[in-house]
Amino acid sequence: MAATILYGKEIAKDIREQLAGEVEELKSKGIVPGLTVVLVGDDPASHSYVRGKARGCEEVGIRSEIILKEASISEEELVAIVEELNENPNVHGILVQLPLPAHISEKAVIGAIRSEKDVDGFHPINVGNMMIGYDSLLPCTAHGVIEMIKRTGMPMEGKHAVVIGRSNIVGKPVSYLLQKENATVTMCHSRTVDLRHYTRQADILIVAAGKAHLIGSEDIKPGAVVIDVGVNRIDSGKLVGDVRFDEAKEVAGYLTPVPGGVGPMTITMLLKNTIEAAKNLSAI
Ligand SMILES: Nc1nc(=O)c2c([nH]1)NC[C@@H]1CN(c3ccc(C(=O)N[C@@H](CCC(=O)O)C(=O)O)cc3)C=[N+]21
Repeated sequence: MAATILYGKEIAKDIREQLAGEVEELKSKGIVPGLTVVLVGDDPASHSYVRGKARGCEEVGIRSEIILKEASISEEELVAIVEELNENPNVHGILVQLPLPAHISEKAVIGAIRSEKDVDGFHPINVGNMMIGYDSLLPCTAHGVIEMIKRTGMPMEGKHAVVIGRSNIVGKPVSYLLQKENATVTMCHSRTVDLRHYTRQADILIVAAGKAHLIGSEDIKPGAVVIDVGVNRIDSGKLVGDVRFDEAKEVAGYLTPVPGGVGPMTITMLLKNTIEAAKNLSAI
């Protein structure tokens, strides 16, 4: 049986239509949700992602602004930009695109963002609130992954979810959100011995290792929900995931493609967070 393909792009379109309605409503109350993205350096992939974010904003009616800075900017200057945005009442969301140049501390910059405007959900206050299970701005990719699993209609409760990758932006947050949905969660990573031993037990497999073609049909439990978070640009210039799609689709029950899977959901959750931040900051 071939897998049902979860087209994030289509799910995202659905959600974005709903978000556009919410923006309309806010505008009628005189609130125009605004996102500012700060992009340091000239990495082409980062520029491409940031363009995607700006397009998403335009689609739902969010005002967006991109601040471009050279890679030579100092940490102090970057923190000063963030602090200015913290005070700007027209800016509800602040996103500093990662990675930052090596001489700038991510901790210092992310920590400088006012937590109510941290639409990435990367500020320690938001991470802590999420971990406890309190309301918080959720990390966009992890939230997008959960929304995609919900769309399968399969309850997560009691299911064995295996997460490959322990990053702060995907692996760790997705493990908390899966636990919140009452899944049993196993974490695997680059030092895991006999990865396949774990992945073959997974009812839900989240692959966020950043290694092209890591997972194939032999690694997947028949019928599993397989979410591919990988974004790898291979030599041909093609974008591929961490899962060998053509193989996996013969075994999995549900499978996300790359591109057109998790990526568009990530941006959609960013738009959702920006609207939420605008509401919270305006006390609506
Ligand atoms: N502070 C911060 N927040 C982020 O959320 C963040 C970041 N830094 N740094 C880089 C990663 C990566 N990321 C992606 C978002 C969307 C797509 C996406 O929409 N991809 C399209 C294809 C895009 C293409 O073709 O290049 C897709 O999968 O269909 C990809 C990657 C957000 N990130």
